[in-house]
Amino acid sequence: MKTLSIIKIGGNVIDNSEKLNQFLLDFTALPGDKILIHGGGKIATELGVSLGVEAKMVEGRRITDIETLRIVTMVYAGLINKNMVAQLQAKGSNAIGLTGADGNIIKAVKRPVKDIDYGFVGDLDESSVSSDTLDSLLKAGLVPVLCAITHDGESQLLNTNADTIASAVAVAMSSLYDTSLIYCFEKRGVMRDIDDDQSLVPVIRMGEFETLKNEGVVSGGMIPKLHNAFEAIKSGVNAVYIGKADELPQIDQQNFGTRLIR
Ligand SMILES: Nc1ncnc2c1ncn2[C@@H]1O[C@H](COP(=O)(O)OP(=O)(O)O)[C@@H](O)[C@H]1O
Ligand SMILES: CC(=O)N[C@@H](CCC(=O)OP(=O)(O)O)C(=O)O
Repeated sequence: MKTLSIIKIGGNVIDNSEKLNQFLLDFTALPGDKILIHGGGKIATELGVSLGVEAKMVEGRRITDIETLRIVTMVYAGLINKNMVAQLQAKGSNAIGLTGADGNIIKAVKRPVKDIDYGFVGDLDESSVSSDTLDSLLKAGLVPVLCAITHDGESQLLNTNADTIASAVAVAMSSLYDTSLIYCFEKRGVMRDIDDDQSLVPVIRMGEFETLKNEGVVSGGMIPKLHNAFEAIKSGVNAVYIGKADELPQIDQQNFGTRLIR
């Protein structure tokens, strides 16, 4: 089986042009087939503020009313995705930037209203990702760059968390490729003490996740990130890592951030 790396880059790195440039150089240098998935939540929040639309987040998910959907579509599918593709092209990577609506790559279902109405937020299931279409792009020598915008197949765009997209894409591709999922963000990995750079937790087993949550070691955006990461492992993805974007070249020696195992 050929190898495939699915790399997700978080909003705090995208927001810093020097760090983003270095990350895209390192991404381009990685051997084998690759798919890049990006967020950009921080930039969407900032643009929203300047337009008078305050961000509302619940458990790491953005409440996406119609105004917010317009903003996130402009920011994720337009500004960030197209700039990233242009930068990758300049570095010799034949990138193609896509939403989930393009080629029907990711079809989502609008999250049902229960206690909270999340608005135009899309949830994914095991049939959401069109692995055959992604495979054709890879076989054509292209590097897919996917943003956090999906669709419902009935003309409605939806906002889907980029960590969730990365996990679902990795699961779907794992039947075709020997797939690794690598979450890159601004910290060295999962830290025992978020203020101590030397406190990296090198390995987390699935059963330890609850304990880390209960101890308060992981909080905020790290909880859904770990949940998505373990979902990928449960569903056949070979290797899952969470680490610092600057340290991506170390993935070659499997010496990168926190490794998650069953
Ligand atoms: N133990 C931990 N180790 C590292 N980060 C943590 C931890 N607990 C909480 N976090 C928070 O999780 C955040 C990462 O989640 P998120 O903002 O969703 O990531 P991304 O930038 O990839 O979108 C970090 O910026 C950090 O503030
Ligand atoms: C539904 C939902 O929450 N979508 C996310 C999508 C962007 C994202 O995931 O960005 P980061 O990876 O930079 O956090 C949001 O709008 O914030």
